[in-house]
Amino acid sequence: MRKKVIAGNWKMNKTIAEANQFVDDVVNSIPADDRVEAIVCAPFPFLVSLVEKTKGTNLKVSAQNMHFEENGAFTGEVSPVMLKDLGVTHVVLGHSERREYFAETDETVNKKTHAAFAHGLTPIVCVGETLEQREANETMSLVETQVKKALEGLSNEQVTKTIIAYEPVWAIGTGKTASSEDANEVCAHIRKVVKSVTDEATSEAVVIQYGGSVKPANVDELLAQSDIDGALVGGASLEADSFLQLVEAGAK
Ligand SMILES: O=C[C@H](O)COP(=O)(O)O
Repeated sequence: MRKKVIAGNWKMNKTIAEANQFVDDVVNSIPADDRVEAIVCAPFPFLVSLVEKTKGTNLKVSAQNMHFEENGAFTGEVSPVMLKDLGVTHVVLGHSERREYFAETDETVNKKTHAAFAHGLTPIVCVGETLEQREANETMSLVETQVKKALEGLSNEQVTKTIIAYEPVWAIGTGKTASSEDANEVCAHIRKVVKSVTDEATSEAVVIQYGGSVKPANVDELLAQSDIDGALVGGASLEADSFLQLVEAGAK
């Protein structure tokens, strides 16, 4: 049985005091349970502090982006070497907000995915369609292209360790959630795509999250689906209580 991975993506929110307080509030309540993994995806300025605070606990710390190069003249960017050096374990790649506002492409997502593995970071690779693409019946072909390109050139072992987050863009921060059946259908399709580029064992092992207006009220139904192995959560991950409820749902 695949573990459930609950990742709270704070996006560009909180101050350092609020970030520290959040971790203080949740860290001792994250269960040591093989069925669930809990991650906070925090802005860069908080990472040092959060890694320090979560040492020896069951809460992991993720970045929300990185460059694919190890170092160089890339003003304003953060490298995988820097993240690894800090003790960060995960990195979100290809979030739709980065694709839309910061020119992230399938090609850069692929380069970043390789860079993550080269430096011992676990990538959380985001894919998903816009409303226009869904209405044009392009969801399946779009996520297929995004997944295939993101995973291009990875070994099966690396694909097994990759976390894929299916996030329909129209459901992000809008309060609109894909129905659990629709979300599951796309996640099952993603698993088939993974199988087509790897093998059965890899596709059965890979963790596929759903993201888009996940909250305590709908998480149980989503996680009960056959191919949804966790959630990438924005708004509902900002409050400690709500985040803990989501993690608890993952351990059911
Ligand atoms: O990374 C998280 C997703 O973009 C979902 O955000 P949301 O839960 O606020 O809809």
